[in-house]
Amino acid sequence: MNQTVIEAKKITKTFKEKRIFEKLDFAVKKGEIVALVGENGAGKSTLINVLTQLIPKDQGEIHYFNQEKSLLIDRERIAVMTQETAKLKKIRVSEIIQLVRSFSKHPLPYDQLLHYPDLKEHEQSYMEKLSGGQQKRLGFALAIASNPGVIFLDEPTAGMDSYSRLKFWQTIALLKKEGKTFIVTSHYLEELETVADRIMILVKGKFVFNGSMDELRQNRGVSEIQFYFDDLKDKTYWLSIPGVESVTIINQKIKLITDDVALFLTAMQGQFEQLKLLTIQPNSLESLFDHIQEEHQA
Ligand SMILES: Nc1ncnc2c1ncn2[C@@H]1O[C@H](COP(=O)(O)OP(=O)(O)OP(=O)(O)O)[C@@H](O)[C@H]1O
Repeated sequence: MNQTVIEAKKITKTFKEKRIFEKLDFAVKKGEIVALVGENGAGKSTLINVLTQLIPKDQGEIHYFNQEKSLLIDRERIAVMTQETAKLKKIRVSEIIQLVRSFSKHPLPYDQLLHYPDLKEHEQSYMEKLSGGQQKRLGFALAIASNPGVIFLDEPTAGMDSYSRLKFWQTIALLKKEGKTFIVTSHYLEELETVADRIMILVKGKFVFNGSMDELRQNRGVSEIQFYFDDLKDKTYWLSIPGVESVTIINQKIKLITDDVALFLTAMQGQFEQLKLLTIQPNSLESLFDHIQEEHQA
């Protein structure tokens, strides 16, 4: 678990005049699942493309597997599942999997590649006839065909139904146990929260957070309290309660992030009859992310 598989030092990328990210430093260790989180256009895909050398960086260094120099990456050891999968005509699922396997020296067994993404029943289907979610699953099979150690997944579950997404993440957890490393982007933050060892949040070209979900909670508020309140009060009122870090109000529904639930309950004494549908739960990545985004809008 301690071997560094990727180390990025001060990497910068610009498209024409537009700076996408600047001087990013981070390392990824073997067996980690690292979630790359950011709003639309934050630069997640660009970062994956730079890390996998699909596009050049402007500045900085990227080292793979502790190699001293930045070399061309070994595509058998480092694979990427991009957002789009090419839809080839008149080629069956079985044929494309065999074809992609044939490019590798030590590919994963054919049956495993059908089994992991649950494609057995589509084995003889033409690629062009697959649904969007099935295409994604095939894209995953093709990405891991060479049996790579490091796998980049760019929104792998977009368009999949919820049961397919569940099975997908179960497969990722299984492959992690075998020592594979994943760097993954997704807008389904509740999924990343469950599966990721570490979360890196990209805002305006910089990482504003790089750590575990527990560290993020400690850093930004441990609990999320949601309720309706009869006597609608403004944000300033809720923020004045000790421990409250942020407030979101949508219609009559109030959501607070706090690092001390007891202080909130104390502040509510004498007003309990006004509190409706109260829920208290560990803070979610989604609400922490919204909070961080709001902070950086100003
Ligand atoms: N080839 C390109 N030429 C010019 N600008 C580009 C190019 N590719 C991406 N961009 C711009 O770079 C920015 C980051 O895009 P990127 O696709 O990396 O974001 P993202 O975080 O992956 O977004 P999303 O969550 O919507 O997929 C965007 O403003 C985009 O328009």
